Amino acid sequence: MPLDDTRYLKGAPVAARIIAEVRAAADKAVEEGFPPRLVSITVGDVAAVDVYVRNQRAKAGLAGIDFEERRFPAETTAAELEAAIHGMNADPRVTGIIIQRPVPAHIPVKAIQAAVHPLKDVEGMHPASIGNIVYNEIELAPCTAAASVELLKATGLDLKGLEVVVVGHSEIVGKPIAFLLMSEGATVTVCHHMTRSVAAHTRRADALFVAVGKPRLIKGDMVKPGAAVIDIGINAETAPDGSTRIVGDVDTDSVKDVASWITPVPGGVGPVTVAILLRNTMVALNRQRALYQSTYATEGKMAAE
Ligand SMILES: NC(=O)C1=CN([C@@H]2O[C@H](COP(=O)(O)OP(=O)(O)OC[C@H]3O[C@@H](n4cnc5c(N)ncnc54)[C@H](OP(=O)(O)O)[C@@H]3O)[C@@H](O)[C@H]2O)C=CC1
Ligand SMILES: Nc1nc(=O)c2c([nH]1)NC[C@@H]1CN(c3ccc(C(=O)N[C@@H](CCC(=O)O)C(=O)O)cc3)C=[N+]21
Repeated sequence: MPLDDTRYLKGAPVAARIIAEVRAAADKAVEEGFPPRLVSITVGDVAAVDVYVRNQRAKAGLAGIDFEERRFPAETTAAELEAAIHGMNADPRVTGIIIQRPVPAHIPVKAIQAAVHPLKDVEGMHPASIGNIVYNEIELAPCTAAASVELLKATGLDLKGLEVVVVGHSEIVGKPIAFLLMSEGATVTVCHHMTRSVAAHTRRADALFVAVGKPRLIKGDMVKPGAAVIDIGINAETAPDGSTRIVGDVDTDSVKDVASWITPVPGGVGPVTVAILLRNTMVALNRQRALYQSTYATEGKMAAE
């Protein structure tokens, strides 16, 4: 189908709406003396991360959020990285910290993620943040998962009681998507590499989320007619002529004739992921301000003590 077909559920308008909301909130926070600042940590040289960081910088600029990139050499030790993160935790000028994945194999990414103070965890990957979404507190969730759910909401479908299937159950994407959808009242089935028949599940789905990392895994005959398909995959594919392009986990050519909505790759989940990161930065800022308020703005009480 041509790219202007309304069945394409594009990320740009959803991202633009979120960024405009962030801009208004950020401008107000600056006026009130609390400028939001996002720090990106990259370890080593990873081409896959570059696109993401470039987009973060550009969109942070549009949203009125300061963006600082900290690049560490590939040989940095986990202890050095933790020390740097502790410094940022203690620095009141830093609102949020994002650790770009992947990091070199000698760095335990879970421990590094947990070193970020929960109030500065704009990625929603700290165990405390993951715990919040299990408790139905979904204001700040892992960016890609939250972006995928925003795109489903953009279809106008009612999530309550909706039959949803999620293929892939990683901590960063599949699992948080399932928790967010459960919070919204959907009936959720999660498939993974041990699922006996992925197709038997996907064919029942009114909404299908795919986050596996396998190009064209989901074909048209695996999709229920009229379904909404959210393709989270980002895979680099090399053509016989040597050129590379980005494809998702869904075989768009065959699925487009069956589904009522499908997110393109690129141009679908990716741009919304960046917008959610910026929205999370404002949520983090507001939480930090509330803590500051309750700690210092208790004049009467302090005087009485
Ligand atoms: N747009 C964005 O912002 C982002 C996009 N991505 C993209 O999303 C995709 C997934 O990323 P991520 O979740 O980090 O990947 P992981 O490799 O961490 O997880 C892949 C998941 O897919 C499951 N799986 C593997 N093979 C199959 C199969 N044949 N059938 C069903 N399930 C299978 C795995 O199950 P098991 O563990 O049981 O093996 C695992 O749960 C990638 O293409 C990645 O590039 C990722 C992050 C952000
Ligand atoms: N801690 C961490 N969290 C992540 O969520 C994470 C990460 N590390 N490392 C890398 C992957 C990849 N990822 C992308 C997000 C958006 C685009 C994006 O904006 N893509 C656009 C632009 C494409 C382009 O400009 O070529 C699109 O899909 O249309 C890309 C890639 C997040 N990831």
